[in-house]
Amino acid sequence: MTLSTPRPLLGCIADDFTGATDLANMLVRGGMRTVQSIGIPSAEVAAGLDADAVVIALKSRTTPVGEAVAESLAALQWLREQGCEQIFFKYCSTFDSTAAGNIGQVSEALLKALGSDFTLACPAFPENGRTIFRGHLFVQDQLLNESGMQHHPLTPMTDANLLRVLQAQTTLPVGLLRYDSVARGVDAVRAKIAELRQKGVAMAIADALSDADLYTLGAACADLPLLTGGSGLALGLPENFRRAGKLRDLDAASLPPVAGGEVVLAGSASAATNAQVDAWLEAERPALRVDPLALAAGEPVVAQALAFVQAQQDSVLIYATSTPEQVKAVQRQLGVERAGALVESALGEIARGLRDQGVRRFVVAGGETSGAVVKALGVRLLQIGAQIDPGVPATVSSGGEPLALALKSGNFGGRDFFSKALRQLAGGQP
Ligand SMILES: Nc1ncnc2c1ncn2[C@@H]1O[C@H](COP(=O)(O)OP(=O)(O)OP(=O)(O)O)[C@@H](O)[C@H]1O
Ligand SMILES: O=C(O)[C@@H](O)C(=O)CO
Repeated sequence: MTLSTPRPLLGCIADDFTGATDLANMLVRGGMRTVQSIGIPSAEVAAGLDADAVVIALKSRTTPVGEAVAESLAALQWLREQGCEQIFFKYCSTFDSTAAGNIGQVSEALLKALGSDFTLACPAFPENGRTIFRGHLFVQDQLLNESGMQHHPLTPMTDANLLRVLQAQTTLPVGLLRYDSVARGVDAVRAKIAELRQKGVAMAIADALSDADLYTLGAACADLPLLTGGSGLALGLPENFRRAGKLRDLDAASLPPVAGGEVVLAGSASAATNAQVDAWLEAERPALRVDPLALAAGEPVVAQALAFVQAQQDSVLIYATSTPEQVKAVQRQLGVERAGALVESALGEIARGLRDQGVRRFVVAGGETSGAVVKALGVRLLQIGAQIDPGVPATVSSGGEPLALALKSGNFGGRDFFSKALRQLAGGQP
């Protein structure tokens, strides 16, 4: 069936940049043509939209609650004006939030604005090891609060009981959609939701151990105006629209080819990114380390990086990635914020300089880093393509000269991710 209207069906609000890309990847996998907008799209961008799903990437994970709520409500209004039938609020699969919020408050504000009395909260992402049982979040084999996330610099997660964490962030009653119901299928989930609603529960943490559970939840929630969670909860949503005859028959993942030079920029210091940098160095491919102390001393690090890339035959990795101990040592000297800002701004400037030198394909590691690079490149809208690794798709920018970008959350991607992503952005198979 071919439908002519490109009106978006699903409107999504993501609380960070690479989280938005992760969700968009899931929707494209399900056959929905998806674009990601950096902030609320301009009227010009809105006029040219051709998408089944729109993901608006905000930076509301760690901003003050009031700001996060206001930005999310503005995004909601824009999505409703485009005619979206269902809204998805995407947050991290490790439920990243500060002691103050913002997952609960934003969910509550969205529910009220939509005139709805119930939503699910489900950060499960089994493909990346995040599962929920009896309301407790596991990362691989560890409870959330023993997984390393208890040491996160901005959003330390010290409690794996999501009912407690969420209830501390909202005045609305929080309940549990237990695994017993999820395992019994769509009808059992619907019946349980009706029961929870009757008891006055407004947000239910949903247990989920596998993709099959997430498909069940997705199918059972086709009629809810708002869903909240990680990208996993979106697995089953495209099928709801397909079943209703609303999805167009097209290759949702097709992207235009992008010719030009290529580079990898890594500003994440996560364990996964450290392993990916090690793999690149072990393969003896050209790489240059950006030293935050050299940046602080005013050394011409950006110019050196641009000259280094120009002198190489092979593709280059520019990285600030260091071990947690090295990062802490730098942060002690410069302060956490200044160290991060120096590195982000340098990688952004390097990206812009490389674009002027003919680089058109960028692999970027780290959420904050991706935000800084995309901003420096002036990118406002991304068309989402095929998955490279779970949670990370290839993308191409819309408006202006097209750039191919792979934007990786710090913790995502296999050890060979950088080479794999470069191959896929160049039009090859991953
Ligand atoms: N060597 C370093 N010393 C100090 N700070 C660094 C260093 N390398 C990177 N940083 C900073 O650490 C932060 C890493 O955040 P970023 O969001 O990019 O990665 P991440 O936290 O691993 O990814 P995600 O948010 O997707 O999980 C950035 O602000 C970056 O500039
Ligand atoms: O859900 C996840 O884990 C990611 O999309 C993310 O949001 C990381 O910051």
